[in-house]
Amino acid sequence: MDFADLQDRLLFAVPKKGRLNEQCLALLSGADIQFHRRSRLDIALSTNLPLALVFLPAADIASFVGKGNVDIGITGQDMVAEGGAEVEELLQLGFGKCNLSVQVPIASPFTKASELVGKRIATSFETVVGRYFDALESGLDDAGAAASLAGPAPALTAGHQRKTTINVINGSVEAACALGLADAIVDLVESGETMRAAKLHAISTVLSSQAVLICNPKKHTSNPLVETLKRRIEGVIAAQKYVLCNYNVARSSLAEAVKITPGKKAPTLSPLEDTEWVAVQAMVLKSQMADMMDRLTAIGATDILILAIHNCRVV
Ligand SMILES: Nc1ncnc2c1ncn2[C@@H]1O[C@H](COP(=O)(O)OP(=O)(O)OP(=O)(O)O)[C@@H](O)[C@H]1O
Ligand SMILES: O=P(O)(O)OC[C@H]1O[C@H](OP(=O)(O)OP(=O)(O)O)[C@H](O)[C@@H]1O
Ligand SMILES: [Mg+2]
Repeated sequence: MDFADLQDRLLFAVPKKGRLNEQCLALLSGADIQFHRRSRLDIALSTNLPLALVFLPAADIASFVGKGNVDIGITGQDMVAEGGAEVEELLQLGFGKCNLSVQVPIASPFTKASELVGKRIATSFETVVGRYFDALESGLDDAGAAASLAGPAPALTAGHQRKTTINVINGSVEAACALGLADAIVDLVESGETMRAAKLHAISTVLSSQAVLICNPKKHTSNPLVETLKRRIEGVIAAQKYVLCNYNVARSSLAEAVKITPGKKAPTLSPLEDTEWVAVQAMVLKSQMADMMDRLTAIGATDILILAIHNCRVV
């Protein structure tokens, strides 16, 4: 493969390994983005769409998209914040959910991040944590410092010398306090297992993150394939979230049934041979499926069927 093969193709970056890789590949498959990746190659041409997949470390994707080296990509919101690149967030993908948290040894006296000003912090998130502690040093409380990260990086007050020491570590950050390298760490927490195993506890949340589809702002308007991909991926995500519910209910209970399964716009009703009864079909959230079936049963609905949705386009 050479440069000419990539001409006229949209470049789509996906994490080459790690936490987000598997779910990204499942999304690509669900969106019918077909490709053949040759062994050891980090670029794969799609065989059915004018795009090329570029497999990159999750940490590099936001800055590559921001600079325009690739056009769109999937990475974590934490990486977007850390990369500091100007990218457009097209879609939240609902996986890779975690918090970037300030953690201290369970036995330590600290209860708020603001008490750590002037202390030593270990993290892999140099930029975000630097901005967070600058905000704390400017007098904001923990929540205010976290909220300040949502906006653009403020110009530092002239002469501001950060009092807090930020030690940048690229892995096993959770060991830093036990090793005497830091008074606190700022690292990702999902289940909390890593934190608890290291005898740490979280005292503040710097930011919450999930995987996102991001785009170079110029490419969104200039290439219609971006919008197509966004819709396809949106459809795959919605299909994972919803199921299709079918049941029969007496017409006398229909109003109650419709309250239980209102559907996206409205449920579809089909007449039955027995005119006292009607068949109902509606999309429902998978997470509410069991409760909804209990409630339908309680009002006398019968033949309740739940069907998986493989793909969909809904608004
Ligand atoms: N425990 C977790 N639970 C959920 N999402 C996570 C978790 N850890 C990381 N992530 C998300 O996945 C992204 C990539 O993390 P990942 O661990 O794959 O990369 P990395 O730490 O840079 O590399 P590696 O762990 O392979 O050295 C993170 O930026 C974050 O958005
Ligand atoms: O709350 P938990 O469910 O335990 O998840 C949090 C851990 O997950 C990530 O580590 P990862 O496994 O990616 O290893 P890494 O430290 O090498 O990045 C993160 O850096 C935390 O250490
Ligand atoms: Mg990791």
